[in-house]
Amino acid sequence: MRLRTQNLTKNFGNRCAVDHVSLNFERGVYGLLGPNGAGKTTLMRMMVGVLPPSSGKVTLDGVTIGELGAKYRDILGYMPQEVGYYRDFTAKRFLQYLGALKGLDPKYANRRIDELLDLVGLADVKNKKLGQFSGGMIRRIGIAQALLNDPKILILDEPTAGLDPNERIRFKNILSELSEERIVILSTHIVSDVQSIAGQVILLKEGKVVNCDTTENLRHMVEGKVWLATVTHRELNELKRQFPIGNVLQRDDHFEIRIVSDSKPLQNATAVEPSLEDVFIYVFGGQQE
Ligand SMILES: Nc1ncnc2c1ncn2[C@@H]1O[C@H](COP(=O)(O)OP(=O)(O)OP(=O)(O)O)[C@@H](O)[C@H]1O
Repeated sequence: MRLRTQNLTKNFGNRCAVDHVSLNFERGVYGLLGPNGAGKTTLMRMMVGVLPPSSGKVTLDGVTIGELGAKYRDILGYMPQEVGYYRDFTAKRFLQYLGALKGLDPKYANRRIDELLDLVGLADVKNKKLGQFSGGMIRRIGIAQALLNDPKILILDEPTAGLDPNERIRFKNILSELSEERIVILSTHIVSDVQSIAGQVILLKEGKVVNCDTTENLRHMVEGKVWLATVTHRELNELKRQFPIGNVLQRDDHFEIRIVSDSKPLQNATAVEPSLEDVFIYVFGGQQE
């Protein structure tokens, strides 16, 4: 199974949100990483077929998703950034409703819903109304609904937004279990979300793909460019104007900082092993969340 985007482009008026994006997806987890406004949601919406491209195409094994129509939707699971839900529905009823909309056989759907509620840790609250759920629980319902039809292609837009640390770990484990036989694509602007789960990371900046590779290979991009230094408050302010700065740790009257720079930024700076976060800072600049 090979999902491809070929020169996929979306313009909103004279703004180009996605700019000639060509990517290949085969089995595994892909992290779509970029700051707010990079074009992640727009790219995903075109890939699931809810937003028509301005130009370019999305194909599955050589056939456009438009031509595939229902055949594509049958093997697709999608979690949008905002999960629309009905406050008065219970978790189970909501999933039954979506299962019916997807045309699933009710017997199969009920069995699947119980499995999924278990998988996302909501089995105990399946008869509670969604209006009483926390943001993280709603995200988990969003993940469950995307999995209802046991999709071969799973596209998740910011799935970890609003999850607490325990929920994040649970979510990462769910994805690792799921990814063996599927294409899983998830977007995020948080490096740590993709670091441990995505086999491949796509860096998206201003609608363009900057790079797509394993985290290991991406780290080579900044080899010899990451520095640790101890500075005063005044030096820190000066450096911030010149370089993208990563972690800043305050130690009594000085600061330990991480700088990404092509050349040695300070006399006392020492080169250190790069992380994916350094790549993010190098490519996108500034500090991330
Ligand atoms: N319907 C629309 N009409 C006009 N401009 C849009 C529309 N949707 C997105 N854009 C613009 O396209 C660009 C990319 O937006 P998009 O939502 O795809 O980015 P993103 O990477 O998903 O960011 P975020 O994480 O904030 O959702 C932004 O400048 C956005 O303002």
